[in-house]
Amino acid sequence: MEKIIVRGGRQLNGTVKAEGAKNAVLPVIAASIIASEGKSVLHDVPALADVTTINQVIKHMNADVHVEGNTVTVDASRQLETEAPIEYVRKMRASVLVLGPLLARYGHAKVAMPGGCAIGSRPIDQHLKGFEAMGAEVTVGNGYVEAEVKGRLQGAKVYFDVPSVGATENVMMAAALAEGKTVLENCAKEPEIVDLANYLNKMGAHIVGAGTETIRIEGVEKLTGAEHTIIPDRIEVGTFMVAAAITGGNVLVEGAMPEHIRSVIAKMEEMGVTIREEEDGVRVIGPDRLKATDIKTMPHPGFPTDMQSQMMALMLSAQGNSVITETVFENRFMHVEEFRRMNANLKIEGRSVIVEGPSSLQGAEVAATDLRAGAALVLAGLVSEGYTRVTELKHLDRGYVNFTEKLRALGADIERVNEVETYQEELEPSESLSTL
Ligand SMILES: CC(=O)N[C@H]1[C@@H](OP(=O)(O)OP(=O)(O)OC[C@H]2O[C@@H](n3ccc(=O)[nH]c3=O)[C@H](O)[C@@H]2O)O[C@H](CO)[C@@H](O)[C@@H]1O
Ligand SMILES: C=C(OP(=O)(O)O)C(=O)O
Repeated sequence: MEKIIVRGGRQLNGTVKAEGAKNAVLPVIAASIIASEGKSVLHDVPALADVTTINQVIKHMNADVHVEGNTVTVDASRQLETEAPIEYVRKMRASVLVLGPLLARYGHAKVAMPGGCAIGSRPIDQHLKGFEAMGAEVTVGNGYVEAEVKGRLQGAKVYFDVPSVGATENVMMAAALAEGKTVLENCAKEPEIVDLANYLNKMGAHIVGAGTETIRIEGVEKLTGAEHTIIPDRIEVGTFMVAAAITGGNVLVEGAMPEHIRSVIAKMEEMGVTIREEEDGVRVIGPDRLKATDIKTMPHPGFPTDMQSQMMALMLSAQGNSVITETVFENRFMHVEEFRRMNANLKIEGRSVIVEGPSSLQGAEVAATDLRAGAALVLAGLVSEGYTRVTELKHLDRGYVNFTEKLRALGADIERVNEVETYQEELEPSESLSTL
């Protein structure tokens, strides 16, 4: 079984470079199939498992995809299939983002219905509500969602009940090729939505207002491939910021865009971390003693849920009690049980966790319950006594490129190994591993 083994006690120093953002590149690659002419050339594409999955999805549909280093070229000008089967959607929920582009271009799309996952039930009703408002007929059955429209989608006014990132992206892509004007209200405002709108506009779309709660789209008849560079990954950036802060180190996260992570910067500063915005990134200098603070996850520009578990690791090293309230996903505290195995003092109270700091963390065998939890357990391992072994790395690989190597280059005592199970482990599987 593959594991990351980390031994605590090293301070991290040096420079680490941010990759392109997972949550920007997935919708951009999904959007690339909307182009009926020309190629898209995408730069700074991170070599993630999720990128391989979305590439497989569009290849399965007959798009031509070439990967060379961090550049991906997509030619979707051939006739495409309009179905994405369960094997891809099961691996990665973001596969549903092909619905909007296919429906707009072909008037038909069929995608396996994504189920819930480790962090919550994650419905797609707001995506479907948007397509229906534009004239599509949507049916859900036999594990699939199918959307169809006779002729073109029609521009419409859509009010999202919740500011969903995926729904805003899916409906915005569909509206780009609809007939007439679409106004989307109560949109999500994440930087990745702005990146997607910029790419679509380069393809010939007319979208204004992305990054605010109202997006206006004037539909066009055709979109063509375009060249685009993916924005840096603000969650990977935040993860390395915590790595520097938790070890009392001094790390420059190169390529970080501070305007994308204001809430993370503000909270870390409250905890006593020094953060300097430099020309080529963000420098993080950890204090001798971290102070406790409280966070509440919210849609952007609020504190990102994707940084919640990493902040929990940081708070475990702070002086005093901190409170984390999760408002975005109803079940994103699976990592609490794993942290407890490392001697962390954590109490769940409804949608909040009380983090009692400082906990004297001890190395243990723990399992990544989702991709951010995997990173957070490694972060806790950086300051734990002895060895921490993190398993279930398939989650981590969805969202982090060379995580172990990058931490080691900063001075961490860490390696990734394929460890043969011992007889003892086979006889007595740990509680967390046996329940996965
Ligand atoms: C690939 C990608 O970009 N993933 C990100 C995206 O996921 P994703 O786009 O799936 O997340 P959403 O913004 O849609 O979800 C936010 C909330 O809205 C709810 N909801 C969503 C859609 C819907 O139709 N109905 C509904 O009720 C969800 O259950 C959740 O409670 O945003 C999340 C919230 O910032 C991040 O954690 C994910 O990393
Ligand atoms: C929850 C996440 O991603 P996804 O929506 O792709 O599962 C994440 O990136 O933390």
